[in-house]
Amino acid sequence: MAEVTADNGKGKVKVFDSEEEVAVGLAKYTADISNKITNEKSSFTVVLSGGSLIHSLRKLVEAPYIDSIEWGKWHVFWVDERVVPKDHVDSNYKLAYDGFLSKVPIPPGQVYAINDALSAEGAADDYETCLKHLVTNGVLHVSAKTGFPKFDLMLLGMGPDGHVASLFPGHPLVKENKKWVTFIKDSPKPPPERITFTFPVINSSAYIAMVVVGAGKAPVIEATLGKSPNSEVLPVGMVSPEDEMTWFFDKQAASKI
Ligand SMILES: O=C(O)[C@H](O)[C@@H](O)[C@H](O)[C@H](O)COP(=O)(O)O
Repeated sequence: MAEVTADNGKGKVKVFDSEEEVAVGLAKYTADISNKITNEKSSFTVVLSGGSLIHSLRKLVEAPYIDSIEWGKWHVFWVDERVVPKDHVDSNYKLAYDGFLSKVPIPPGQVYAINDALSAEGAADDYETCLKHLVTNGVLHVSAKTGFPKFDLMLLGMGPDGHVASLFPGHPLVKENKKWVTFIKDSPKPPPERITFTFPVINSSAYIAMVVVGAGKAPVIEATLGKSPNSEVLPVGMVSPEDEMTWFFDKQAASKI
């Protein structure tokens, strides 16, 4: 496997020959962090995005990880969710359930889906309240540095415009600095109504893996990590977790850096 790892000051950068190799590397990375955290604590809090990331998690449900990971300690969250019913084709919950969660023995009570009976605003408030309960009962910890929840691991993707979660370039939500979870009704990527974690929550997490594949995303990666980064900082360029950032690229996505 041709994997090149470098540190460019914005985190570890792993470049693989193909998306298939990215999936292999991502499974090993996720399993290693899971083992580290589950050896130390009774819960491992993992945040998923939607999009192509879920397909890239496919190796995690295979040997050896399916048997070696302590799935019973996993607690699963979404960095963003579309305000649609959970069985809707646009639902990030459905995407993750069909491609990942239905294949691993995580207790269903530890999978925190959006309340799909509520409005966007109501669902965002409800999700934030759920997170606060989990802080109270010790499943989720709070960052000593920021006071925002500190998730153990976020597995994220990036859109071709440089958005992460439902935080889009130039949108005022990018600057939200009080709420943990907020909502958007004019998302440029359909569907328009979504809820999303805010940057203070994203950046309070311990580990973040940013998984980016395909030539279509190379210009944004160049603008963010290249030798002369753009002066306009895109949302993806604002991602900066407390402990460790790791970028996973295939050759195409990394072709301009
Ligand atoms: O729209 C969503 O629901 C997302 O959670 C979003 O943030 C996603 O991760 C990126 O858009 C990348 O998606 P792709 O990898 O499919 O481009």
